[in-house]
Amino acid sequence: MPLFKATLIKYWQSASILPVSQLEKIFNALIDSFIDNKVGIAENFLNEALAAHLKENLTGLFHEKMMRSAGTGNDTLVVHNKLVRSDMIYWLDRSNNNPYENDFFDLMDSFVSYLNSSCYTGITGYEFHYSLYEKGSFYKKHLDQFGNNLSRQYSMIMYLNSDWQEDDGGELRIHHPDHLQNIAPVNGKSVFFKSSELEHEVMLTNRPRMSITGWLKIN
Ligand SMILES: O=C(O)CCC(=O)C(=O)O
Ligand SMILES: [Fe+2]
Repeated sequence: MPLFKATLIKYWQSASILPVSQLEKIFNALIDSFIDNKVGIAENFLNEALAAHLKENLTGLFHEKMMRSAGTGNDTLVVHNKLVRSDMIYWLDRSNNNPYENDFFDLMDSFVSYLNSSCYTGITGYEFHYSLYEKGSFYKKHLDQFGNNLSRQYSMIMYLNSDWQEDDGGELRIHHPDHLQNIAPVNGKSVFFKSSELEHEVMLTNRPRMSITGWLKIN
């Protein structure tokens, strides 16, 4: 059995959520829209149950004061600059032994296997953090790949916000060479783009805005 099928089935069994063909459909939606538009979008990449549990994790971390204000730059040069970004983050890790976080990682393992086998992307790792943008927060225009660290290949964001309204703001704004694209941070939606290519920003949000943000990497 090809590796990606095996991991797809593992996710299906562990999360008891979607049959393999459904999962492939969602992965294909993300990859096909990425190929067509440079920005992949898949609605319901996270199913409602998983999104709700991850959101519960995030709000729990916030109330336990575990979330830290995010920096800009890489590990050796972290500049905490509230004028650039004002979100708070917490890194996901299998060693946290959280069942829903592990379901999320199983899903990402399936996606990476599928991406590597269908697009020869050669991804060897990833990193993801929870993000909370409190009311009034934003992240100014930036690129996700740092000058001295080329390991981040693809940026990927999953949103955890039910009932997002236009007035809530907080869109992800992608700066294409010839136009702007605004994407609402709607529950379960995933966005996927090349980290070195597309500048983007998070517009000021009028209500708490939650997500999981990460990068698929090569070493
Ligand atoms: O949350 C988003 O929509 C984008 C976040 C982002 O650009 C980042 O964390 O680098
Ligand atoms: Fe970014």
